[in-house]
Amino acid sequence: MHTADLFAPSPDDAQPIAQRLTKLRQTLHHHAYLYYVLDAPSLPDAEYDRLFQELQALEARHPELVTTDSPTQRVGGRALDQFAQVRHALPMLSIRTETDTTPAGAESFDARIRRELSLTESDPPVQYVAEPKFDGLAMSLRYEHGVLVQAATRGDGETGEDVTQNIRTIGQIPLRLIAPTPGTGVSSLPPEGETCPPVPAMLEVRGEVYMRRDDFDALNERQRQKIAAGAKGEKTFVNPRNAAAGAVRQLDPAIAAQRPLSFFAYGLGEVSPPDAGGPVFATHFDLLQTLKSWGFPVSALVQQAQGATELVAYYNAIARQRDSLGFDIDGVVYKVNSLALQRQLGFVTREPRWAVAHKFPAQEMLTTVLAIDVQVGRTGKLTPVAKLAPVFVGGVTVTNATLHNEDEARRKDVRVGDTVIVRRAGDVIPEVVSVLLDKRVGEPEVFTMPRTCPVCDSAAVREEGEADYRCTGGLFCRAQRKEAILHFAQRRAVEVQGLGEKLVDQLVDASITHTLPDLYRLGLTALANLDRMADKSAQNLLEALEKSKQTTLPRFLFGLGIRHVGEATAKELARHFGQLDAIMDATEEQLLEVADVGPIVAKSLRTFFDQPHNREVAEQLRACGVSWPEGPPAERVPTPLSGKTFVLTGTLPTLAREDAKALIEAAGGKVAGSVSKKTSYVVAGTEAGSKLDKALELGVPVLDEAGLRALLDVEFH
Ligand SMILES: NC(=O)c1ccc[n+]([C@@H]2O[C@H](COP(=O)([O-])OP(=O)(O)OC[C@H]3O[C@@H](n4cnc5c(N)ncnc54)[C@H](O)[C@@H]3O)[C@@H](O)[C@H]2O)c1
Ligand SMILES: [Zn+2]
Repeated sequence: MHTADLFAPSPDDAQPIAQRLTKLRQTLHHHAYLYYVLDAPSLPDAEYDRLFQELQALEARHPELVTTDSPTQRVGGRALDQFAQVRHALPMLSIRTETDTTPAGAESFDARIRRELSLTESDPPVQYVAEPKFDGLAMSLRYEHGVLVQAATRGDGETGEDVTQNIRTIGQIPLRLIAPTPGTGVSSLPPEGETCPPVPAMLEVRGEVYMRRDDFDALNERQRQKIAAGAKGEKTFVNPRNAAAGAVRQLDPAIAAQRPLSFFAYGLGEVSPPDAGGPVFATHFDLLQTLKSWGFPVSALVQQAQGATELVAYYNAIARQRDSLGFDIDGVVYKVNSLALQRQLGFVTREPRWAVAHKFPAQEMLTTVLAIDVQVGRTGKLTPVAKLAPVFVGGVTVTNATLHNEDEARRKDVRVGDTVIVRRAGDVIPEVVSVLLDKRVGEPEVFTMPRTCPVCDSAAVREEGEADYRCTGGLFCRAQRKEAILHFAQRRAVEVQGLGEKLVDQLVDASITHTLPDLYRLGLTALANLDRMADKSAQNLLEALEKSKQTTLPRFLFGLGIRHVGEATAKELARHFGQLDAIMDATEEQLLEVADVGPIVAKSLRTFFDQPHNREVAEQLRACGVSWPEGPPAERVPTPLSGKTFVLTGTLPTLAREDAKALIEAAGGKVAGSVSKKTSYVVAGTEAGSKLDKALELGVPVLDEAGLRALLDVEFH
């Protein structure tokens, strides 16, 4: 399913094969350059792999058309001129990629190996080593007499770049090997209880330099801060591989040192031959164990596996752990364990026959944007969502990807018709990573967030300092129905016992309840027809609804679910205004007079009651019989202690701690748990402890019970 083919073959199939080959090679060369040389890929790996495999398949059918400069005949990229070049004594090869990204891919590899070794069914299973395929870059480390003398990138496989200075900054790479090295006087000893084979005079270790995910996140965070502070020439990195490659090929070792890298060893390059004291290994696994004993990090996930069955099990096990590992992997690698069999199997152009890379289903793919919709969440949040041509990514078919919010959509500049990279990793919802700008056709419109809710047409507002727009039609908006009903029915609001999530789902999904007043119009028959609803429970629900009609103004107000109006604010509003109508009609200024109400709350109340639908719902609820005692605005209780903070400590002679607290709060004061410079008074009784010491230390006035009463009394009379 590739809906965004970069250059689909012409429908009449008249495109000559040679032309197609040239086009494929050009495209692959271009992207290999972006990836290997500039460390700035613009295609998902899966798309690159797909084109590569298409080229391989075409060349297999037309061997006469294979050219020596074809990407299939070469490894990697090429060396950057800025670095000294290193000629690899033993070429650094690529690994064949198994095209089947299901577990069955392991079986076809095993079948191929058995065929090539002419094994029959009666022969025992082949022994393999299975390893994670680390997503970093290959490195060859050369040690002479146990001392690191050179580190080189793979380059084009024959010639790499000398990046020794940068690699020396990686803490995990030993600068000097820990086994005693004959003839050099190196005296560091192996860890206790382990015996290391002697380190050969000449040793090339091959492995992967990578960046851990936490290091990557921290690096990008630092980069973002630098950019925000106006630093020139700084950028964030697309992924850890990209960041690692950039760090390794950084010309300034001081900068490279600030980009934390890690390393896993997975093989050998040139080594002293046995007759010159070089090691003799029977298996790849032995070799890895020895590298470990010499001080190289070898992944704990590396395992021996017998035959296809254990390879499949390994593939599945590692796939499950993929998202929780501390570093990125894009698949696993299977290698024939016996080095004698490896030699027997040998190489093709750029790949050994004894190994295969078995990738996991791609987490990034290309597709096209069909439309940009705006979805309204249960709580009224508006989210721009890209509608995509269906694409198989992260193991499922994806047709929607979130653009998070207006700023993100603008930053990525996603437009209808664009070719985009979609990412779906683990259970995270799919997202658009970036747009392939050179694939944009014409000048599609820039996305703007609607100012009204696409579901209910109420005003959509974005509060200061927030990223999201929200629908303000809380009670009326179809998208928010379930949430609104649950909020209204909860114990702290009007309390309708027995009206829980499952029931609300049924009522709304069956179109029985559209908005809050519908609750009070429910009949026994409608209810009893619902799933798992016996007559008895229907009857109970009706009684609970009846009971909920007698409520209080604060509960009702809180139950309306106005943004930023919690229980405490609802109480203050009720106390201040006394009546619902007064609250609904109050101006922002009048609302601001209420103790608990600041500008954001005042605005939110105003926007809510300015939506005619919201007022209507409140009216209808009253018409259905929901009622509460109303009165004139409560008399303003004097609040002489407002703005003052008290800390209570020790035992007071007559007042219990709770009573003292209630008295202070009734007079508008606050009671805090610990003493600070902001504390107005500490009230101390007998056995007062460290809080009293702290008060004396900070110079906070200290009162006894009499002092507190005096403060309250004086102010009240
Ligand atoms: N997105 C793009 O535009 C773009 C362009 C070029 C290449 N690529 C990607 O780069 C890769 C190309 O292949 P390649 O030749 O660089 O690498 P490869 O996929 O052929 O595999 C070889 C490499 O795997 C690495 N590796 C990781 N774990 C290993 C292990 N346990 N044992 C041995 N080797 C291990 C080594 O670095 C080795 O060089 C593909 O994944 C391709 O998608 C992407
Ligand atoms: Zn709405």
